Amino acid sequence: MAVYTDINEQDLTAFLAQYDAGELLSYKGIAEGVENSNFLLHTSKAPLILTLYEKRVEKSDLPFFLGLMHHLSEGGLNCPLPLPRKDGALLGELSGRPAALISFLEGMWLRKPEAQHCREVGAALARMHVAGEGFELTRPNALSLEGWQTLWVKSQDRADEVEPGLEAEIGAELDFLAAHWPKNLPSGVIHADLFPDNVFFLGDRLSGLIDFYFACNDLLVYDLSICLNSWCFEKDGAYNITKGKAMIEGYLSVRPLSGDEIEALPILCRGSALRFFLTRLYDWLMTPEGALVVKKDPLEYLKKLRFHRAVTNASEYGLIS
Ligand SMILES: Nc1ncnc2c1ncn2[C@@H]1O[C@H](COP(=O)(O)OP(=O)(O)OP(=O)(O)O)[C@@H](O)[C@H]1O
Ligand SMILES: N[C@@H](CCO)C(=O)O
Repeated sequence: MAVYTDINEQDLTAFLAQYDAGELLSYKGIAEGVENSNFLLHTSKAPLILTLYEKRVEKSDLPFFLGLMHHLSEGGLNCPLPLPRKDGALLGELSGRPAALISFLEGMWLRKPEAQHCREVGAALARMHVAGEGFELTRPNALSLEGWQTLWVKSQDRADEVEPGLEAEIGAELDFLAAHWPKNLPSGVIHADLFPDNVFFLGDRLSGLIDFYFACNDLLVYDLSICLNSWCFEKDGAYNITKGKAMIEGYLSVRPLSGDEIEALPILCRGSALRFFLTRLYDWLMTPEGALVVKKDPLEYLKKLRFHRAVTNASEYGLIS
């Protein structure tokens, strides 16, 4: 579920009156997602998404996220557009939470993406990277080397509960990544969480990208490594090189990758696998029993991390040199 904060009709009506959004016809909570509370509203004008930002989202980051959606949308990317209030602000407050109204995007996410979908995602990711150019706000990636270390300090004592030997293995991985992480690659605004549940399709055509709440400035090709991790492995843990090749080709059809970016792919894939392993491990250990959130399996990303550790050349991801 992802309705942490409940709303009542009276407050919602008062909230909507601050917008030129029409009369409220209906609203309901959306079960999917884990970070924020989302509601689908129907008004006399249009369907809308109402998002209440929960405690893991820093309020000071919201102008970056909302401004970015606006910037990308102006740049021709299909993504939700935040609605301005009558006073021009993109952010309001509801039930004690920062809240925004955003446009509803048609489509649904794919439970079983195929190579052709991966190709479209690669191209859309590169389009986002290009469209992000010129966005004036910046936000450092809170979930890169330093952030991983912080998360790890909070979980490491209990890591062996999840799998014996994990404490030593992850400690060594963090040291390796800190010593070898690339520095001088092209950077810009990245999505940083472009998993299948954040990409909508209508039939086989990609209809839009959602959930920009991890977006930040970082190495562009790191974003591609996140997509290779989240789209190109099968349920049994095997890397699907056909999907990887399609995704990389899709990306290259819009934005070229330099030799240095390509060479860095294996280490970036290690880093992004570790990033999702660590956030999942933290949630796995810290979420109280009985909480109404489906915890995601950290071991899925541990397996991916181990796969990348054995990769010696980016061609193993499907790149043709
Ligand atoms: N603009 C939109 N148009 C249509 N549906 C949307 C939109 N934004 C969100 N949704 C719906 O709400 C769900 C949750 O949204 P989102 O992924 O942004 O939430 P989250 O709590 O930030 O999740 P996550 O766990 O992915 O970080 C989506 O799966 C989708 O069904
Ligand atoms: N996409 C993340 C969760 C939300 O950011 C994961 O699957 O671990």
